[in-house]
Amino acid sequence: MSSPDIVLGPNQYGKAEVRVVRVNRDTPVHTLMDLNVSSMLRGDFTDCYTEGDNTRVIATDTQKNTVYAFAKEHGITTPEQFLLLLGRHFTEYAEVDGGRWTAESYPWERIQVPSSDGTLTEHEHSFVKSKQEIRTAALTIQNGDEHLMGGFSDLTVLKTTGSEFSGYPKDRYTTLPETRDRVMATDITARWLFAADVDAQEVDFDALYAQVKQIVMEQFALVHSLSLQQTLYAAGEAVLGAAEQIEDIRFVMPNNHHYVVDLSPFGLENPNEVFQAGDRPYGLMNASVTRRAAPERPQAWEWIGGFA
Ligand SMILES: O=c1[nH]c(=O)c2[nH]c(=O)[nH]c2[nH]1
Repeated sequence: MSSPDIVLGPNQYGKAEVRVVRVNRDTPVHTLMDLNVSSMLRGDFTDCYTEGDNTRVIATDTQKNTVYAFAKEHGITTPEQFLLLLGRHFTEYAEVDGGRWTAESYPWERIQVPSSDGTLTEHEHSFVKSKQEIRTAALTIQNGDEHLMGGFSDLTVLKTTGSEFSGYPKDRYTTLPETRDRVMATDITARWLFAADVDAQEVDFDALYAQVKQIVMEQFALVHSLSLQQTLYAAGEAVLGAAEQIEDIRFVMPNNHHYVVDLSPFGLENPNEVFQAGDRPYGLMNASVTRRAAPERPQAWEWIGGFA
């Protein structure tokens, strides 16, 4: 029996984590795109939930098949472009008002092999997975508006000096000693939102991706850090300063603590040379760095896990 006091809240449904590998073999030098794509549809699917009526439900299996068919028909140039193809396709259905399409892109590099003169060259069709970070993209379509994001997750960085933490309030539970020199390490996850008026045909998403990643790493290295929060902000500010297409960049940065091991029981000094790499707990910074004039676009960020 359904109760008149209970209603269906916000909902979306689709196929999660469609693993698609697209090989381009048009020339002997093959290229490879390796994606994990999720497609989530939004619209009035109330009757499906409350009545078991599937007449409006685009099967998740169909969504999965569409990913594979589009990979063949259109190829995969960039994760962002591929999501735009999918999102625009699914929102053509009368039943679909909008949705969220996301992709992780796993980087592969060419294996280096000796050429006839002994120097190393890139092999035409053999690859090694490069594990530095995972590139991400997300597209949300709602009320006819497109919200497109680039990003990456788990870019692990560490600096052995040039980081301090002091000046914080002390209460009776504070035991952390102030430090002028510490190891700082984090796994950077970032997502950046393209301005609504950006023409996706005009953006070189690969070049922009490389630029953002480089800027974030550079800031981590070059800023003398008074806190991980300050480093985060500096990275965001530098990205917005360099890439006018981006209006908001958000970060998730755990503070991967490195504890100086007390070697005094062994009669040894330890001037920041031997550390215990902490696991849990860890500090965690979530922040958005945005242009003051940027419009509020909460739809872009809703249900994107971990981002403030
Ligand atoms: O960079 C830091 N920010 C903090 O907020 C914090 N808190 C803490 O205990 N260590 C650190 N480090």
